[in-house]
Amino acid sequence: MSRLTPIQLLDELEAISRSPPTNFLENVELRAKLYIAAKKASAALERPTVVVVRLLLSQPVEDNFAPKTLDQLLATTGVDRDLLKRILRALTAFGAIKEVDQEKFPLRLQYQMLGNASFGHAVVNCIIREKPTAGLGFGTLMSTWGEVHALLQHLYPVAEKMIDEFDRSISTVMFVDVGGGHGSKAVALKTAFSHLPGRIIVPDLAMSIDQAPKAEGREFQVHDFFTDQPVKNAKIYYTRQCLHNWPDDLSIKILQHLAQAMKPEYSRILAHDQMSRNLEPGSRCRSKISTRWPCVA
Ligand SMILES: C[S@@+](CC[C@H](N)C(=O)[O-])C[C@H]1O[C@@H](n2cnc3c(N)ncnc32)[C@H](O)[C@@H]1O
Repeated sequence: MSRLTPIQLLDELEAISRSPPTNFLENVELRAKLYIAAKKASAALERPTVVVVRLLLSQPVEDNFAPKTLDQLLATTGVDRDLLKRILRALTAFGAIKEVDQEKFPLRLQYQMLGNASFGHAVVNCIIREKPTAGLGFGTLMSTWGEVHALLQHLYPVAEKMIDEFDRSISTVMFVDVGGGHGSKAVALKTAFSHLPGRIIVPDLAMSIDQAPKAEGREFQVHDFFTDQPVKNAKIYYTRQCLHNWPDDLSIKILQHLAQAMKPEYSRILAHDQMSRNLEPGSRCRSKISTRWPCVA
């Protein structure tokens, strides 16, 4: 154990991270040893909940936590063998999987919760419903995180399928962004297509809407997506990053409420989410555990 007190140790570490001493940086061996020690200390100190948040933001990729062989992972991911090997080595160093043993790659215990299909359900329930104060920054987090991922307009022919087909005599509503958080995706859509006709509605729980920054271009609606969707006959019902948070039976309920609000032959549901690799757009819903992102079906 260090002769420094924890406070002194903390001060030292903060000083190093602000400005690593030149003699550390120039001594290649010392630098590597310090780096590895810091990584090990970080892994030893990391709380399981922090592991959860870090991994949640980097997308779950596995559908159960039994050790997989390289060939099984190759079949699931379809990527180049050498590339996959390199990624697995990196994941080993990152601490997500144990030492490679005869080409088997078991997830570490702290990561195995990600193999549970109801994991996202539990996390979101915890954040949004049971610990509302813990969820205060969630909408902001989602808005910020979303910035690095493809938006609907990068994946869907908005001009042909939304603008050209919009019929104001059926409904004045173009776009319902179900569970849309702070509405940042709806605003981005309107910014990309300023001539997008019709109203944009963003239903979400009150807790999320109450914190949303005010901006032109969308109307908020306090609504629980497990209840009837009151906005009928809209052109598009869009759910982004919502369905994967719920087990299949609850996801189906969300979709059923949307289906009941739709105008046949006119409205569409666009589910923009993580999908199982063997689920093709347009096919029936199966597991929602991610092997690729994003996908619009
Ligand atoms: C992962 S976030 C996705 C937010 C947004 N669609 C996006 O992609 O940035 C899930 C959203 O679902 C909302 N949500 C959770 N339970 C809900 C419910 N029962 N009814 C409506 N919205 C809900 C949350 O408040 C949150 O905004």
